[in-house]
Amino acid sequence: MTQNVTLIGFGAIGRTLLQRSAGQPGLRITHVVVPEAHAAAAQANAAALQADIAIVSAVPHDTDLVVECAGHEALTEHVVPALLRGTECAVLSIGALSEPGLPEQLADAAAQGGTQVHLLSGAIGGVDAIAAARIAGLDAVTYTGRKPPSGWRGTPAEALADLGSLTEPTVILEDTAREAARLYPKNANVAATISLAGLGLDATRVRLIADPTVTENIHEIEVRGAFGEMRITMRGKPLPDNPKTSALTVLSALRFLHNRTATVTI
Ligand SMILES: NC(=O)C1=CN([C@@H]2O[C@H](COP(=O)(O)OP(=O)(O)OC[C@H]3O[C@@H](n4cnc5c(N)ncnc54)[C@H](OP(=O)(O)O)[C@@H]3O)[C@@H](O)[C@H]2O)C=CC1
Ligand SMILES: O=C([O-])CC(=O)C(=O)O
Repeated sequence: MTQNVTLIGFGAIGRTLLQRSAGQPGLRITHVVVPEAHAAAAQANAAALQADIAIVSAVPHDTDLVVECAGHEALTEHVVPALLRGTECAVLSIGALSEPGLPEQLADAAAQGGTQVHLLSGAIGGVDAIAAARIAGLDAVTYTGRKPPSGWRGTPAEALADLGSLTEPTVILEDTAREAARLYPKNANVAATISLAGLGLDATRVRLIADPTVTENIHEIEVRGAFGEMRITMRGKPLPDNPKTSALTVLSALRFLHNRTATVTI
């Protein structure tokens, strides 16, 4: 039976996900949740993509699965109520879990609804290895996020550096994953993901760098523990519509959707 999927958010990720999931067997994106003020623009975008979807302001009660790709606020506004009703949800705005109490609220809502909330791996790889390694104990997890100056526009980095005239890599934050996710909600979701898989938001060290010498979003992860050591560098190409967001983020959601109906999952 075909599963009906609702997207929350119709920005760079939502639009690309809608396009790339077309024709996927067993699944159909039927609804997209946008703020009321965006409804007309979203209708126009859907028409331009020739997509047969309904633009709505809340998750419909009869949807089978929700994929959030909107922003931190969407978790309290839409994901928690959907979970409470028993609708399974997958989330990309994982930095939202840096808000004290929200992880517990999500877990309680999923338990009450008898369902699950999935934290997607998004722009990075290695989340599976970190979460597995944690079982035997971790000693240190560090994350460095490096993006071109355009990826830091509209963030507190603008008050720290003249992004338009940077000539060398400039550290804009050196702190915990919790602080990174709070200050950079559109740039530090992977910092939150790594920390939630590993040592937690307060014990994971994060460095964020505006780097005029790079064109990709570069994520470096280092993990040490009883299992051994792990080092990963991701050089993610940004989505054309949003330099903050790596294209792999969309692919991680597609993988999740594919695994929902595949007979062999990987
Ligand atoms: N886990 C990961 O690796 C990554 C996670 N992300 C997360 O995904 C989010 C979306 O990324 P992207 O598509 O590139 O961003 P965009 O800014 O291109 O699109 C997000 C869209 O969602 C809208 N929106 C904001 N709040 C809500 C809400 N409560 N309900 C419905 N729609 C809402 C935004 O509206 P408006 O413009 O008015 O705010 C915007 O149109 C990011 O904000 C980030 O939280 C992104 C990259 C990587
Ligand atoms: O897409 C990326 O490269 C990472 C990102 O924005 C985030 O962590 O929020």
